[in-house]
Amino acid sequence: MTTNYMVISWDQLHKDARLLAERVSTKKFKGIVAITRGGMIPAAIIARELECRLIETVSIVSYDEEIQGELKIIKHPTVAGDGEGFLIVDDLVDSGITAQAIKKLLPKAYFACLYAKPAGKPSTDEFIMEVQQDTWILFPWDAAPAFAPPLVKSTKK
Ligand SMILES: O=P(O)(O)OC[C@H]1O[C@H](OP(=O)(O)OP(=O)(O)O)[C@H](O)[C@@H]1O
Repeated sequence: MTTNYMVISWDQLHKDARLLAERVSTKKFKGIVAITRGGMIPAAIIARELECRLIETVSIVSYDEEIQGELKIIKHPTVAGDGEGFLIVDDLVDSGITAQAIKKLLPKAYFACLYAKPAGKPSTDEFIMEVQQDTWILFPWDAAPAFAPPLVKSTKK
């Protein structure tokens, strides 16, 4: 069960995506495959840093979110062929199921993401930060600032 939140700000996300770009910059990529939707913003930042203009996407959905592993590819990354010379980018690997499914499609690609949980870590080639399995990562696009009442007013006696 998820118990902790890790809040990621836009600044932090930008910094981490730039760091990931730096890490992979020793390799030459002809293109990037962004995993929708979470991989799209990191992919845009990395593409800018690497001056890469060929961007492909792969769209994968879970039809029943209760059943892990029930995945369906609804848009294939056809431009990337078998993945040779391509960098796959996602925001997060959690169970690693998404990463494994994409790597089956693009076996020769290099897989990079910002954050990795222990179960998904072996499915990556590069990531920036490890996050505990029971931590929920709150990305800036999923959050909005809200008023928080003073502690003494919010605590019921
Ligand atoms: O390692 P896994 O357990 O497979 O989970 C990781 C995937 O889950 C998230 O996508 P999500 O399904 O939330 O879709 P979204 O990016 O379109 O919101 C994330 O962006 C990864 O693609």
